Amino acid sequence: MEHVSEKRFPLNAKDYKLYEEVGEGVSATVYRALCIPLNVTVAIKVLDLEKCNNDLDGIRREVQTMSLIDHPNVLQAHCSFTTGHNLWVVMPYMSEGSCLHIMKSSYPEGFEEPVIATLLHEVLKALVYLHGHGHIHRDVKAGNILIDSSGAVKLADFGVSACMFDAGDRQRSRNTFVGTPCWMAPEVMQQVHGYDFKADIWSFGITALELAHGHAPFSKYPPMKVLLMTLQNAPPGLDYERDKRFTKSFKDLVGTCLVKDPKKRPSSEKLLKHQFFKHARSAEYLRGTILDGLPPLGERFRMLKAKEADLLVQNKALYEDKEQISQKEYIRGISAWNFNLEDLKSQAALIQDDGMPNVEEPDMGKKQKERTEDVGVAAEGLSSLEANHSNAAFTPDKEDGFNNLQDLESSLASFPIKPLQALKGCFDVCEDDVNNTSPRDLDQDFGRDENGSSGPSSSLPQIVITEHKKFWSGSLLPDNFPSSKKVVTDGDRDYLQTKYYSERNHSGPLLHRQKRDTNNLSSVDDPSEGAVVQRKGRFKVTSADLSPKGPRNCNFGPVCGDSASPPKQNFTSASILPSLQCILQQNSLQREEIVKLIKYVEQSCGKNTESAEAGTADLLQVPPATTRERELQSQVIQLQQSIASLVEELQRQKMKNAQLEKQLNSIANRGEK
Ligand SMILES: Nc1ncnc2c1ncn2[C@@H]1O[C@H](COP(=O)(O)OP(=O)(O)OP(=O)(O)O)[C@@H](O)[C@H]1O
Repeated sequence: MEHVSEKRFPLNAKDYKLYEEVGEGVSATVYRALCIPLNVTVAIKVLDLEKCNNDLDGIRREVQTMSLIDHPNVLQAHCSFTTGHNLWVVMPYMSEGSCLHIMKSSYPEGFEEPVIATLLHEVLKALVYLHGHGHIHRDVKAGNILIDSSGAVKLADFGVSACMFDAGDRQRSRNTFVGTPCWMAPEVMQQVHGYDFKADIWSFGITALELAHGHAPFSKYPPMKVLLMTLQNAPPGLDYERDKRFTKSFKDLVGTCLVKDPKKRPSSEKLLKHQFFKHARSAEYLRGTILDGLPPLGERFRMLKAKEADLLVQNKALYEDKEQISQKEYIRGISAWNFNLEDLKSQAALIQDDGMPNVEEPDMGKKQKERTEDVGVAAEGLSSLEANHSNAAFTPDKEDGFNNLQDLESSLASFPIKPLQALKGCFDVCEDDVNNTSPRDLDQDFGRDENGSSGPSSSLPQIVITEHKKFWSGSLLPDNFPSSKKVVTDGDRDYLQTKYYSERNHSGPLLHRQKRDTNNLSSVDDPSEGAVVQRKGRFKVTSADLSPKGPRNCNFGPVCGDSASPPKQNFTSASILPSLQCILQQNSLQREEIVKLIKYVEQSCGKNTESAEAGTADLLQVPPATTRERELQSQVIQLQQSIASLVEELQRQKMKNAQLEKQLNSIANRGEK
């Protein structure tokens, strides 16, 4: 597999000298390097093939495709080759690094508008070129906008990464589900009708927000929440009040791109004519503004890594109880066009959603309006979602615009699993998103392209659907591991509950939420647990507890509820009886245990037999409830009787002994005389 550019870059690792690390993605590490024979500084992206699909033919094809790409705004690889189990992609060295790195080190609040216009203009030219040649980039984000020392801007990461991780391994390459699909278009998330190059336009809009604020919208949230926010909420945008520093044309541009219906998004070509790009300036301008005084890339990268490590430690301490969700992933952003639904569900099942402040979307009225008005692909998915809520008095969370975890499953129900696996992903590091923007003004004219697609139909991707694999990135506990924590949801809150899992099903807590119906409490809970037959405060008794096999599933698990307001169900004798039986069964077992304990204490402490007997007798006065208890009770009685006869025998022997001693004494006395 190789692509040799005009400069004939060598295809042997020994011809390159690797210097410092200048970047790190999910799938690769990027080094500054020297091409020794040509004496040219390059960047080498090292990808571990063992963590990839190993579809070398696919990679070869993709690299060949890359070799045909020739545009000043698209970063073209010099060559690529394998060495050991690594793929090396040799690229021009973009000495100023990515826009994301520049923002992280020097512009945490984002860039000024002329800078943004200049950057986006260059990126858009790259997209026009790619779309015109039938390619979808699929990974547009600030982390992939690279700048060199002259201020030239290039869109990177087209090709190799995408093809290498198409089947879904990318996100797991570090043994965890990672990141947040912040840049992902709703239709990509849903995969109902596929997607096309308009998905890049959505990512472009998100990138515009990223450059404006220093981070992508929702980047602090876990993937599941981002998915739901993207699907259910109005698209994020620049707020006309809060983002006063930006012009109307910038807000228009963002609004134009971030329309849920891909057909209503403009093509890249059309977007290029947007008046916002009249503000775009030259490479020189970038050099004199954002690049001026920046420390060398390697140094910046080291500092960022150290900062990230610090954040990770802090977050770990803060969220220790969130099991194995890597908090690193909370502060990462990912365009991740590649999802494993099971991963998402297992992650989501561990999310405690309280206290997550809203970002981007404070106005629910607008959100609902947008949701119903924007009837694109995303809305189609949502219709089923909302249908699920039609009986459930759907009341969106004031903060997030969705009803937290109980909505997750219904939302995911509209996600076909396999196509989601066919997409690719990538990472960025983002910081806290609190104090963010609010939705764009929906009354604005965003210059939507009502004519829909004008791009090449050949750009539609061949979605590779691979066999659905199960990966468990959540809990690493083995099957049937006792005391694993489970989230039980009731209302808007989740509680971690200790439960003996008979089956390792991380998505379990979510599955039953789909069937939620607040008018019928018996349908609220996991069918595997049985219907809830009783609630008392935060506790519930389910009919599964009443299994003839005994109280294995007997579960007085905490549920959330307003203890002040009684449950709205009519108890029937049929529903109360099983729960009483369950309590009785539990009671019997407890009695058995107590009897055993008394005996144990009796033996080990040499406790007064009488008092023990009295205690046991007291216990035995209680009528036995089960056959087993009766058996045990009769055993205890038998034991007591044998103890009593032994005691009697002992006393008899003692008396005999005393008499014999007496006789011996008298004989001895007589002998003395
Ligand atoms: N040619 C290059 N010159 C200089 N720095 C680069 C070059 N290519 C990549 N980098 C730096 O390395 C980082 C990681 O790049 P890479 O493409 O592996 O990851 P990514 O796109 O950010 O993430 P992912 O692997 O998830 O796609 C980039 O964000 C960038 O800062």
